[in-house]
Amino acid sequence: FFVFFNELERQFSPSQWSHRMSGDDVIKSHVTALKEGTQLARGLAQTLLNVPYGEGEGEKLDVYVPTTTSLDVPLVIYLHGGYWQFLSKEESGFMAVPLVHKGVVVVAVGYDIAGGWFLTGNSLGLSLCVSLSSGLYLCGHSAGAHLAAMILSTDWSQYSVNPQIKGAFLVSGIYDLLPILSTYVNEPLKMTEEVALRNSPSQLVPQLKLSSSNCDIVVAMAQNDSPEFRKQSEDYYKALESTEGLKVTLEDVPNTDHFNIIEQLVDGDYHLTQLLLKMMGKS
Ligand SMILES: N[C@@H](CC(=O)c1ccccc1NC=O)C(=O)O
Repeated sequence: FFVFFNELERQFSPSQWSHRMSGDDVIKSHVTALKEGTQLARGLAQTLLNVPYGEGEGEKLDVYVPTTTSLDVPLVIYLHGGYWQFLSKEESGFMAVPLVHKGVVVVAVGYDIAGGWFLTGNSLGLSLCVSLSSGLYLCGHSAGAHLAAMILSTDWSQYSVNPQIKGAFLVSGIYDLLPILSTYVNEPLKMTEEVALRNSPSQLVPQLKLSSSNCDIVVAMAQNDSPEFRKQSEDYYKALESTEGLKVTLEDVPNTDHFNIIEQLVDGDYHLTQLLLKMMGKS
């Protein structure tokens, strides 16, 4: 089938910007790579699959536990991408492959399309279940980076918890939802302008400063992300950077597109894997 996109819609169609393959092929290959990586991780780690954390059918976690024993066990929560509509935790365990070897626990979060909006509230249970780890880290890709940024921007006092997130990897994320309102992305979401504003991390930087003042934040974007996606990362980075007390870095990852920038976390030698391990003191 054939769909006409205007320029703004093209900017928000990551598959149209890959230099490696056609749009359809890059998405197929993305799903395959993530699924294979997740299967590999399930063979390597001890797993706790389908742990419920909320009321919704899709609100379940997969936990990848290292087989090594150590007192220093950081925990990474991974939030998958796919415009809050596609992908699931069944494709989200791949990054555990190199991390479990280094004694890191990985939690892949499943979420419902509508549930995504309430994830910050529900991650209350999540933060309680990880309170025994030596440090909590977030990693999100695309729409998942948006969710991770929202978690960093949450006023936790309302939930009587203090998750103390030590670091966050925000990979090819969306931080300002206003421009997607008029695009195909919003067709299933049906966000109003009010909802888009309330859920835009770009509007919540003062709250992030209050809630996540000691957090190490890496804003990563792909060399071949669309100009609009790259601008979203650059603008969010600049907004965070001008905030005193935060440790924020912008990573422009060479030779990557919107998809392989995250797929390659299955590889221990990949630049972003190394950075994440370093952030956790595990390199
Ligand atoms: N229409 C979007 C679709 C998309 O972003 C996507 C589709 C399936 C699985 C993942 C996706 N995006 C990011 O993870 C695109 O053009 O790439």
